[in-house]
Amino acid sequence: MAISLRGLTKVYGTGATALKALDAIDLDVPDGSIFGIIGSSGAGKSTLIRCVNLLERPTAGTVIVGGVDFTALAEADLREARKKVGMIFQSFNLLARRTVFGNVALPLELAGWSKEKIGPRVDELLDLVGLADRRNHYPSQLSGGQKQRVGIARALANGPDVLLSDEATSALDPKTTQSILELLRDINERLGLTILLITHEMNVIKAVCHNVAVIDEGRIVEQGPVLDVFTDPRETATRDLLGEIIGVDLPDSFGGLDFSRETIEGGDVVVQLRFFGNVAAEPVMSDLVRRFDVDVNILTAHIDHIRNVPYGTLVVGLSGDEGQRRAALKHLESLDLKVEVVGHVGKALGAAV
Ligand SMILES: Nc1ncnc2c1ncn2[C@@H]1O[C@H](COP(=O)(O)OP(=O)(O)OP(=O)(O)O)[C@@H](O)[C@H]1O
Repeated sequence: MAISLRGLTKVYGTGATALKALDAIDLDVPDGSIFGIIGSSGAGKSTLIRCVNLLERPTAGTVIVGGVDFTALAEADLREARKKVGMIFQSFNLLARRTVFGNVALPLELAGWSKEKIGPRVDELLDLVGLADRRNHYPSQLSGGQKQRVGIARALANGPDVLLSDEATSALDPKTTQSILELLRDINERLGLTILLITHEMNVIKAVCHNVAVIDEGRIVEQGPVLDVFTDPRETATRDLLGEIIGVDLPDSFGGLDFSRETIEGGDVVVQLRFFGNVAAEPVMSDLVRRFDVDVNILTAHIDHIRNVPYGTLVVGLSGDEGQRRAALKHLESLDLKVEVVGHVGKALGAAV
């Protein structure tokens, strides 16, 4: 199910103390996608996701899920419509006095399922999340990752088309986070579920999301496919969130270099290369040396993955005859790489950085 938000606005409080947590948000989450919203603390992420299932009433704007305008529904219809939208939470929100089975069974009991039907359905869900052997345990006997698996099974009980994830992995260690993210990916692929998640961790977005939106002070400042936004961020808020992890910015050690826009006789041209997928940097570099008789000095190299697609950044200094440097650059630009000339330096680079 697709989700469309139009002009979504939320103001907390009134008068002098009023705080606009969301400011006219427009967002389209495609059916069957995993869509991540990332932002720093206080940016409005929780408010946004809670407005999607109307746990929080928006002050203005519409929330359309699977073609139905949730904001226009009467309370009884909204209760019914919400069955199509499951939710998982950072703090799991499990009932301590109920077993794993009892927690997953709860939404089915509330929906009026018979005991005979609840048993097999819960077992099917526990199988799906890999918890069949913990059926009769209580939450206090589970690890964080297992608790979140119970949360996911419970959220899926009514067969929703949309899953909302409110910082679902923020309380987990990195390894457990990865296993929960793999489960979300698996659910997305196997059940065709649309997943909207909020997080402040860009590793979460990188691991599972197709699309990302960056929220800052209640506004969406940038959005698009993760590969595009993370490898070519336009906004300061995005760059701040990404930092050095993705290798977008040049290392601090470059700050001391005196870059010139003009070529310098006998100097180096410093070039930043970004490559995706299977374009491997190494053969490109050796090819360059062989064909153009330039020296290639690798200054920084960084490889990362976005949904298993390798993405690399390489900063190199090319030295040699000016004509050869220019030919080498032209060759690089003809390849399936993003090439950006950082500048020209006159002194030997190896000694400078
Ligand atoms: N119930 C509330 N009443 C008043 N102000 C609120 C309420 N909930 C959130 N806010 C304010 O709205 C703004 C956005 O909060 P929100 O919790 O949505 O941000 P967030 O991005 O999820 O932050 P965090 O990552 O720290 O949880 C903040 O300034 C917050 O103080």
